[in-house]
Amino acid sequence: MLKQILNIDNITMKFGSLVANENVSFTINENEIVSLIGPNGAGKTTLFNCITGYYQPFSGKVTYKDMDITGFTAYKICRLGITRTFQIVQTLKEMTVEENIMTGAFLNTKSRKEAEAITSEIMELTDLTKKKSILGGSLTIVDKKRVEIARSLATKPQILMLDECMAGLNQTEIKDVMNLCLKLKESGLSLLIVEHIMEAIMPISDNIVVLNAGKKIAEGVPSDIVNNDDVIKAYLGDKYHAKSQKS
Ligand SMILES: Nc1ncnc2c1ncn2[C@@H]1O[C@H](COP(=O)(O)OP(=O)(O)OP(=O)(O)O)[C@@H](O)[C@H]1O
Repeated sequence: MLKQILNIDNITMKFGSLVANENVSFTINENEIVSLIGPNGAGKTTLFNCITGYYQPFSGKVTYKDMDITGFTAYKICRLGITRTFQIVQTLKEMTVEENIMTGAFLNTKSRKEAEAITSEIMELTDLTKKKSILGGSLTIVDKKRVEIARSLATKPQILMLDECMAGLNQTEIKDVMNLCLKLKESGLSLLIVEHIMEAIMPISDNIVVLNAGKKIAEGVPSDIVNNDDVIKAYLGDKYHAKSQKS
């Protein structure tokens, strides 16, 4: 049976007179991959910021495991088990890959030994073990993204939120991230993913929420979303729709 882990209830966020999110509601269940899609400026990152405590929403409620976490600080939300990555990756340049990831592990332990053990497990999972001694500042953009995901995972989240982590990656690298997402889901995590690469999102998502101009215009399983006229008109266009019909 599906068990709800995060509930977004009527979130509205305004910047002056601009309404970036308008009464957006949806639910994420345990062990589920939910994707948030929509055109540029639809309000996806703003919603991420409202959920993770970077913004205090104008109105609405965020409930995590039956706890109202609306307006909690970002570090408190992270400590409770919701971690995110950012569109613009920020690696600690003077630290090695291992040390970068370890900063995440120290959220839940003061013991260096324990943090090292968590880090080593996460480096294996994210294929970074061979690069553990490289400095953050010397990494390629792809590896910086990988480190950012790994650092988030080292905090041992229950919900991982990925903000456009596949942008700029080649086909093989995208496939790697897709497989990682599925592996994380298998291990019990829930994921909320913002992404523009539909070929990556559609095969791995259990549920898709579509935003346009701040409002939710559709929600459903991928096969319904690709055939939804409003979504085709606002975002997908006929090109992706035609492709999905063929396969
Ligand atoms: N801090 C801010 N101050 C003022 N306006 C903002 C701020 N952050 C976002 N906005 C505006 O809110 C709207 C939603 O932006 P947001 O970044 O959430 O969209 P998005 O769906 O994530 O877009 P993209 O796909 O390009 O990342 C846009 O019109 C944007 O200009």
